[in-house]
Amino acid sequence: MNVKIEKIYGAVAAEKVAALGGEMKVANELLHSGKGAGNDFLGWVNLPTQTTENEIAEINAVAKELAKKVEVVVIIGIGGSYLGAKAVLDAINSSFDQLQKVRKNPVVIFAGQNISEDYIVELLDTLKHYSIGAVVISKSGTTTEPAIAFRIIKEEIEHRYGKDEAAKRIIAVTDKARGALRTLATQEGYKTFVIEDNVGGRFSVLTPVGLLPLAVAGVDIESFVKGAQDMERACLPEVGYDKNPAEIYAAARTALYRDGKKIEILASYEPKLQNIGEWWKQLYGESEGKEGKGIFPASVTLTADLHSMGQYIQDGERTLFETVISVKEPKSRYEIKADAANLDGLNFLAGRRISEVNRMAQLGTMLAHVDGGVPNIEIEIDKIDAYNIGGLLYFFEKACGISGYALGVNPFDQPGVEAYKKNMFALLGKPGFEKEGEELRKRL
Ligand SMILES: O=P(O)(O)OC[C@H]1O[C@](O)(CO)[C@@H](O)[C@@H]1O
Repeated sequence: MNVKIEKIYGAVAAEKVAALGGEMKVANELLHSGKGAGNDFLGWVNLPTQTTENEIAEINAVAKELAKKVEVVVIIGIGGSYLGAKAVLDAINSSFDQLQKVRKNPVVIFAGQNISEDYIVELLDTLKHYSIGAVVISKSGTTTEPAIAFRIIKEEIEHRYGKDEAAKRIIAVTDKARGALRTLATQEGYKTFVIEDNVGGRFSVLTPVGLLPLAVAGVDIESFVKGAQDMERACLPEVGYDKNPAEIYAAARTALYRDGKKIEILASYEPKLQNIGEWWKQLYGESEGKEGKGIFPASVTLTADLHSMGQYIQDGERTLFETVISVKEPKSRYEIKADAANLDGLNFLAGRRISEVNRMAQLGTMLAHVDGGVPNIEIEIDKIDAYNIGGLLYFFEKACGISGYALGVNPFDQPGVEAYKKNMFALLGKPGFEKEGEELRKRL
């Protein structure tokens, strides 16, 4: 991985960024010494190198067993219990995975990430035609969205296969002892995997939360973890600032934020990486957005969004900076052909690869945005595969911890998420919320 920050120097001087190196190092060291805020949630820091071959083998074995039985696996979860697996799956699989006629692995789909009645009914209607199983993922075991979806999918599976067989088609990933899902899993005899107490949801993609769904879908989780292990080593505090990708990225975005750039747009020219942006938004949004502070994380997929958001990025409020994930080499090769009529005038591209056009779009856009007052950070990965994506996700986690400490917040809590939950329960008349419900209804 290469983190290139030269294209921010027009907005913030190189010396100013470099001067933050020491501060980033201190923040990085705090993640390892465990002396910073939220230090009971640092289990993710050394997680990749602590993951054993046996753990990976067990996840693969359980995934294989389930895959043998079913055509479709519904992964139920929300936030950190959903976004990582979704992001990696979309990045690694064919963009048209669900249309493949010859399959080695079940189709993996997601539920519990919304409370849409239409979504659930359409899901149930569609599932009727397939042999199904489920993986339910909730660290707390009490989150409303996945709990509702699981109640429904569990009933469907039990109705179709009976309770005994259902217990072989459902796997739970949850807290080792607490929460309604743990109680239920024990009661029903589900195979379970544990999310350790010291790993928060948005930092859990390298635990069974991410690894199990990925293994079910046939992703090489060994390479995924290996990529994260190598990145863990590359981002250790012992690695000098100049060579430390997480510290460099954290310094660049911190310098820009302190200089008035309040919005970071994560961009990619590969549509397969769109959901990496969704995962990244939770990671940075929940970690940094508190106490009236924090960079607002947004994301775009280019060139598609150049035809929608491009105007704003080029000419709107100058509070933005852009971080581009660029990919050195595509997996495939396709050359544009000459056309005798050349009505579209594109024969000048004949014999050239689509990726070359994409590359020139990227380089041209970067310069246009920099000229328009949008500083640009580039995060370059070699290719989109399990190894490189594993490394990319760990890199973002590490840089997030460092940035959060540099911002002066606890990057590992999310107290603000409770406000909507309280109001929703009050409006739904949940026992214990009667008084709040009355007050809220008056305001509607
Ligand atoms: O895995 P759980 O406990 O269901 O939580 C899902 C998500 O909900 C949140 O706790 C926010 O409510 C996120 O931090 C978390 O990733």
